Amino acid sequence: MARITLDHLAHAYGPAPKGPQDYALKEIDHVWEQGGAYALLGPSGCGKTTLLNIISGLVRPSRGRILFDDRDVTDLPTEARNIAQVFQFPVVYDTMTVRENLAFPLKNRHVPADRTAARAEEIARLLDLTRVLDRKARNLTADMKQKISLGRGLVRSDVAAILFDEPLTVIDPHLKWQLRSTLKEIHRLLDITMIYVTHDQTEALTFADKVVVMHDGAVVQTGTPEELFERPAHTFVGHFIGSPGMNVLPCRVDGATAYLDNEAIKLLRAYPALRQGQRIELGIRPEFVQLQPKGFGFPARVRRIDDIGRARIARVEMAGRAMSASVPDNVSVTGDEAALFFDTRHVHIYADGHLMAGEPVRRPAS
Ligand SMILES: Nc1ncnc2c1ncn2[C@@H]1O[C@H](COP(=O)(O)OP(=O)(O)OP(=O)(O)O)[C@@H](O)[C@H]1O
Repeated sequence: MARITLDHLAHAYGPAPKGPQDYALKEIDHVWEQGGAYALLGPSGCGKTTLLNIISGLVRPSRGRILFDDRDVTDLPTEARNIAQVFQFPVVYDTMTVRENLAFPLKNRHVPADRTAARAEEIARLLDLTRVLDRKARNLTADMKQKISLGRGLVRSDVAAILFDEPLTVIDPHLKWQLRSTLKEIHRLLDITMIYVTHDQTEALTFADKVVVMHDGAVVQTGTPEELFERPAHTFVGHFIGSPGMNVLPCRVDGATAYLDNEAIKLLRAYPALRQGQRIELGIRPEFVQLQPKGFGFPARVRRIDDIGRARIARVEMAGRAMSASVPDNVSVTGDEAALFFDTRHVHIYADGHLMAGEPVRRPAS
């Protein structure tokens, strides 16, 4: 078990990188705390696998160091790092029984037979594999085989960390939800650092206590699921997390007022640090923009209303900008003319994609 530190880490696959665009991984400083349940979340090609391979030792970073506790492991091969890995596709021995498969990583390390047997049975119980323990792996479904792979990853209690690379890809959709909660439960019981790579926000948010969001080779935010929802540090996080994602609207900001075209939105903070030439945007999640009948807020035109089960979401246009808003249960809108109410406590201002802190505004008491 270990705390894993990425110290000024960067990686380019090509031999002579000239600028940031040549790096698959731009400089990262990050600490994975011992015992944490982390998700590494981002779209295809953002650098997740590269980072995972650097942690496991399959790729040597072109810059920086990686430490397990205080030990520099940058030049150590995978075998010397004491890491367990679970991949997208099952890695099992078909000719062995499930019990033998689960016991294999321990037997290989000469763990005494009675402890090996007890641990294999414990892991089988956690993953609901007990009834197939004495069946050959070859006769089992892809779901079952992937559960065995998960079990083989989880069986050693002395690993520095377990790395999961999109481990539920082959799992049947209705089983995915169940396995995600099982993994979370197992994390609680085993107290091992787990890093779970995925491009699926639902998987990331249900598994992890902390989510590391990557975009274009860089970590753009590390936070709890609530933090990513409440205060996206980058417009990419706002877009990528949430369904639908955050509205990101080009705007102009003057003091503590944002202007969407001619509509003025009073903000709770002022932004004196914004500079000429920056791309200024207002971010607000659809959950915090309410559709109202015409006359009760900023004028808007309704394009469509979708019922997505837990809520109704309106696609609207306001001041020439397309956006999403939620439709409260008690509101019914006829025709396409309506209004929008912005909950200003949840409005964020971004400059060139990055969240701006702003300064509290002291308004005269009225
Ligand atoms: N062996 C390699 N040689 C050269 N470029 C590579 C290599 N592996 C990855 N890349 C490039 O590095 C970037 C990051 O890729 P990486 O596989 O780490 O992303 P990812 O987020 O894991 O994507 P995916 O979810 O599709 O696996 C991509 O532009 C990719 O083309």
